[in-house]
Amino acid sequence: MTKLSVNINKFATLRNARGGNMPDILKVAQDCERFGADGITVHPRPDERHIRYQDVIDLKPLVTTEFNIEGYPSKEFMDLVLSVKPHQATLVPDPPDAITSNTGWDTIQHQSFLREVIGTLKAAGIRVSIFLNAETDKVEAAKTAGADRIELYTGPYAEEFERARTQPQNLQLFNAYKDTARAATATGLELNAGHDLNLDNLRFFKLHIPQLKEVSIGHALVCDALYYGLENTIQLYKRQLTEIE
Ligand SMILES: CC(=O)[C@@H](O)[C@H](O)COP(=O)(O)O
Ligand SMILES: NCC(=O)COP(=O)(O)O
Repeated sequence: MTKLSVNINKFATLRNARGGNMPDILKVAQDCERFGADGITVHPRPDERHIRYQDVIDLKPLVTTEFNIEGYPSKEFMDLVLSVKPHQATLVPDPPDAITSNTGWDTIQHQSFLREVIGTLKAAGIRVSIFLNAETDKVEAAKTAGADRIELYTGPYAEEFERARTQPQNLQLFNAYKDTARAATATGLELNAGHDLNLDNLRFFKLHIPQLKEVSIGHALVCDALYYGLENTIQLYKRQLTEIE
């Protein structure tokens, strides 16, 4: 089974626009779970423009499914994650001013840094996933750095899927995703995926990479919820994953 972890960042963007507590992020997370989400993902950024550090602390006792915290492993991020102890931390190489995540780790260049932060998180009993481009040559170094999983950065896949909409089977780039997924599995790494996944491109991805453990989806899912409602939307996404299992 591939889990659907709902990234609730964009609900916090809406809340922050007015400075009050609408929508209530804690209720949103609980409702996502009630509507079928298998996990809750948050990606606090240094400027706290959406999820705030305090939200992460407040969410911890309420999340009953899998709690996944994503972000760059700065000292502040590490302190937060180590105090909250989520089920999973996903490390992303975002600079502080990034608009959104736009690349995976160079696991070879940052090997010693990754080894240190992953070791610290794993010693605290937290599963560690690291954000990776579809590059087979980065997989072995992800494993030697100590990661349990990789999260395939699906932004380029989503772009190519959009371009090749009429003939998705011709997706050239997709071979790199399949190869990277295969290499990860052969190395003993489990597989997550995320970024710009949506109701159009999710099914094809899952169909060809069936060993996916989890997808984390936020931006498109929140946009779809404006039209279809949150409960329907979560069910629509889950159907993309389960109908082909
Ligand atoms: C790692 C990843 O792809 C997501 O966490 C994504 O970056 C969401 O972050 P934003 O909501 O800030 O775009
Ligand atoms: N890890 C990816 C994630 O949490 C959500 O990314 P997006 O769906 O907001 O692009």
